[in-house]
Amino acid sequence: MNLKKEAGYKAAEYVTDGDILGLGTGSTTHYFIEAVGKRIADEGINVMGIPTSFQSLLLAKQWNIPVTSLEEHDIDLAVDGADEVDKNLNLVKGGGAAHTKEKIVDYSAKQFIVIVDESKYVEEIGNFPVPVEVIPDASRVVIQTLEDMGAECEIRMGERKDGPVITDNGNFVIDAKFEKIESPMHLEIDLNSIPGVVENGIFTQMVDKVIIGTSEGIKEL
Ligand SMILES: O=C[C@H](O)[C@H](O)[C@H](O)COP(=O)(O)O
Repeated sequence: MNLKKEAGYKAAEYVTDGDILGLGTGSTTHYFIEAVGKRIADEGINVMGIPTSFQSLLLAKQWNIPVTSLEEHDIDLAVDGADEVDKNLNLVKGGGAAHTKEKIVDYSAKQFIVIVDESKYVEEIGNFPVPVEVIPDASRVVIQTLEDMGAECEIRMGERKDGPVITDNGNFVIDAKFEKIESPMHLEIDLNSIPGVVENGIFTQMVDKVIIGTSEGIKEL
C-alpha cells in the first residue's frame, strides 16, 4: 500500500467546489495535487491553487489546477506534508527546503490539513534536524548562534549541484540538530529572532487536522 498516496487522496475529499487551496510541497503533497487534478477533470469542481514552491507550481500546471497568489485571494484550505508530527500537532517541515513559503501559506489558511505516512508520527519532534532558511551572508554568524543554543549545524548541500542548496527564495538552509526540543513553540519563535534567519521549519500553530496513512488504514488526529 502507498501510504503517502492514501493520505493525499483522503485530503482531497475535504476540498469543496469554489475553494482556494494552499498547495504544499513534497512527495506526499504530490498525491494531493494529483487527486485534486483528477476531481477537476472528473467532477468539474472549480478550485484554484496557491503553490508553496516551484515544485508545486509545476505539479499544479501538470494537473490543470489554475494558480493564483496571496495577493489575489485568501486560502480556504491548505494541505501540506511534514517531516515529523507529534501528538500535540507540532511539526518539523522543510526537508525539501520549502518551509518558508509553506508557513506563509499554511498559517494564513482558514483550514490547514497535514498529510503524512505513519513513519512521520513521533512521540516528540526533534529527531529530524530543524531546517533554518538563512540569508547567505548571515550563515556563519547564524551557525554560531545556533551552536550557542546547543545545536549541531550543517549547511545543506546540493545533490547534482555543487555547493549549498539554494532555496526558491535564493537563500541557504542550515539543518540544526538539537539534542532535545523542550518547547517547540518557544524554539519556533526564538529561531526567527536571530538576525539573518528568514524562517524555520518548526510549525506549532494553526494545524486543524492530521491525516496519517497507516498499514491499517487512514487515521485522523
Ligand atoms: O520542504 C519540504 C516540505 O516541508 C515537505 O512538506 C516535507 O519535507 C515533507 O515532504 P515529504 O512528503 O516528501 O516527506
